Amino acid sequence: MSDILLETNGLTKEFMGFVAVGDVSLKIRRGSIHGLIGPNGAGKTTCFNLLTKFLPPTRGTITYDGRDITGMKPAEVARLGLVRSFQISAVFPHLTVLENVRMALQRQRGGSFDFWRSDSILRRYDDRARALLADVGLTGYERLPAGELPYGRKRALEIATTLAMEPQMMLLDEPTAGMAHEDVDRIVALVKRVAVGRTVLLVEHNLKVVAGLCDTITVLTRGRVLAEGDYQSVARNPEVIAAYLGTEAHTVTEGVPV
Ligand SMILES: Nc1ncnc2c1ncn2[C@@H]1O[C@H](COP(=O)(O)OP(=O)(O)OP(=O)(O)O)[C@@H](O)[C@H]1O
Repeated sequence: MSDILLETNGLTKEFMGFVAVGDVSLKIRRGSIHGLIGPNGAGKTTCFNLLTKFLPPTRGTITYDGRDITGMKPAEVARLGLVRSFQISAVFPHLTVLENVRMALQRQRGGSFDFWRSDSILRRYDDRARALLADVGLTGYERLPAGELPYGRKRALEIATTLAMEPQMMLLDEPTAGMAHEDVDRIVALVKRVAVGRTVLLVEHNLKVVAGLCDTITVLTRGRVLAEGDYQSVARNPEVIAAYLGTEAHTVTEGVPV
């Protein structure tokens, strides 16, 4: 079994000739937490959408667990265990927190739509749903309509519904975006917890969030890989500092130890 779970070779996405992602070759180790970071417009979201199969690449290949997935659809790669947060299970605001996770479990186990209405069948998933909610720190919120959850807790619920898919690898798109400071710390701790026994790729804007979380960080700028390594090495890389300073000075002063 290869040490590399997800690999891209020469991955490129052009929009009408504009290179949003150019010749990106990534190797993501099994069991690692890998961060994909970069300043505004670096190509992070485009790269994420290529990896999760929401966008077809212009050129290049993506290999997952030894299999070429370049031409596959999002649902196909999800079945292989490569799951994007919110890919399959959006949060339904009018359903309770528990019902949301139950539905995600029901879908994962291949339950037919006809059975969704049957309370007795859905209740079989209760124990597992409660365990997943405990994993993401949502015990006590089970009966609340998901729409009434505070923002940070909603992201935790989305992670619970993603876990219901039993992913081998999770792809998380800016899990802390728009959060208050205390929520950021909670989500960072949560990602660390759910990453045990899994592989995680995380797209992030801020170096500070990936600092204590990621084993390896790839820095993108203008669609290209600028640097790669652990936090200490990328944060001290003069080219990385210059790329961040060029766009957002506050990010670098928060994120880079000087
Ligand atoms: N559908 C599209 N059509 C044309 N250009 C696009 C499209 N999607 C992205 N781009 C361009 O590609 C570049 C990379 O965008 P992308 O959203 O991937 O960057 P990002 O690193 O995620 O930025 P941010 O941190 O601001 O979200 C940007 O210049 C963007 O304008």
